[in-house]
Amino acid sequence: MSISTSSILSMSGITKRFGATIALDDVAIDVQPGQVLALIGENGAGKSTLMRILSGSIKPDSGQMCLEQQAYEPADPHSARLAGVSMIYQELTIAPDLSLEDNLMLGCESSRFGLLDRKAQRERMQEALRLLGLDQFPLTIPARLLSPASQQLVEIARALVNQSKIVIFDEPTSSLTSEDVQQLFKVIRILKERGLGLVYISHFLEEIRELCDDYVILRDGQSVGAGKLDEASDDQIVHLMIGRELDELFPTVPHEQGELLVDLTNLTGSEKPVDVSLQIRRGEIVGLAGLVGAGRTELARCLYGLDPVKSGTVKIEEIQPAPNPRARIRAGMGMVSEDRKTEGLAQNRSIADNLTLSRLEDYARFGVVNLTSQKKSAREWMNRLNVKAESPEQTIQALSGGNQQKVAIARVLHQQADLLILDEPTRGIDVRTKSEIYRLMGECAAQGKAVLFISSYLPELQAVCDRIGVMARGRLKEIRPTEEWTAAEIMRVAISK
Ligand SMILES: Nc1ncnc2c1ncn2[C@@H]1O[C@H](COP(=O)(O)OP(=O)(O)OP(=O)(O)O)[C@@H](O)[C@H]1O
Repeated sequence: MSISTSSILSMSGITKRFGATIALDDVAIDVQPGQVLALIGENGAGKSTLMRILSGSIKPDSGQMCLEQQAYEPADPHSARLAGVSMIYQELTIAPDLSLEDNLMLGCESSRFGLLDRKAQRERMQEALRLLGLDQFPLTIPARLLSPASQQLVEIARALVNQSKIVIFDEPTSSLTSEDVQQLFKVIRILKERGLGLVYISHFLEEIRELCDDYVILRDGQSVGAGKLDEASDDQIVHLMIGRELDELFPTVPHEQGELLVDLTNLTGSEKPVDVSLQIRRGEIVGLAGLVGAGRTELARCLYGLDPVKSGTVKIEEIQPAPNPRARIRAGMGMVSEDRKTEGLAQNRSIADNLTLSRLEDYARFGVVNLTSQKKSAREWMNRLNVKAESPEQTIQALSGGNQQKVAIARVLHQQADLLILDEPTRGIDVRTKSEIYRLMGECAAQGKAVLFISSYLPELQAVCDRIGVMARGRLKEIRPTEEWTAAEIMRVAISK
């Protein structure tokens, strides 16, 4: 690859192995000032590994990096930041109890400001905050009082205070409302105008088209395509990503409604949900739309027995199971939680264990687990959901984010629950597997199971659900058959008082 002399960043010949896995094989990227480069690829393609190398978290086995034509070999993330490379992660890294000012200073070397007095330092912070529309907050405010979207902007402001040259965004919109996404895009355009080089990772092609100039596509650790976004169609990009055509993004599986399965009556949690009544039939996919904080996750948690219920009842097949996950699983519920890191998967156990834990008795005789059949079944599910891993014995923590999410979904499918509660199941998941998950949801409904599908991505709710309910301020405001909603009406109800 020829390296332009005007590049801010060039990475070439980057190779990285983890044991038998070749995560990156001779990859090159080049970023110009004022350019937003999209890094595209399926789960496990190597995007995060490349960015972890760039941001100093891990070292490549071979390859070169140059920042403004100087050799760049960061020893750790701190030295990467000092050299001018900042990374904005999916999960925020803000310190909640520190002030806005202290958070802005995190990661900056104090000596860098040694010659500046506190006043000049504050001026630089104020300028960054003004630029990003955060100047209404006092510098002393504890970060936890800011909304998640503002906290993310503080991370970006930190990159500005630190005079970064390269800012990497790794799926930055995954927990933002559509309004906050627009604000973030505005900020990204400001950084672009200031001549920074930006790398943007996302599984949403719409976002990539709105923001990015050029793309690089990784597949199985290799760079399989690069160019200008204006000159590539969605089909071409998807084809390069998955190595073949995608049959259909939203496959439909015919299904019919059956008996009443779940009956929630006036369900009220400690704060949210508030007075929610909802019936779900077998063979039905019910979607829940709403803004972040509307109470959808809390409703799912009360339903699954994770959070205490203040009043109201939950019945499944006319029985009221005890309010704990064990009893709810026994009664036929399964859940994929939004937060797979803290409560979803056992990070240091194998894929096979995680997948089969809730139905281990299927593999046990006289109390002994038959490991061969456990692994065989795990392997089948891994193939079905296209989980990229060396073997079923690999631990969860060695998987890419999207592949971890796939294991969480495979587990609940393997559990054969009657009611699947899926909270943002496709977040961070590539297009091919998204399509497979929609198909599996349809198949579950066709088998007489029911699905409660929480999502902030309206197109998938509208394509997959039989009915959509909209929550706002903890309440289920309205529920209708999907064809009776438009996206604009859903949004109108979602922001209603
Ligand atoms: N610490 C590790 N140990 C073992 N394998 C790893 C480790 N980190 C990453 N890998 C493997 O390297 C490959 C690339 O993973 P990477 O996280 O870069 O993918 P990605 O493109 O960012 O995926 P996603 O879209 O799911 O975030 C995967 O096969 C992953 O399992």
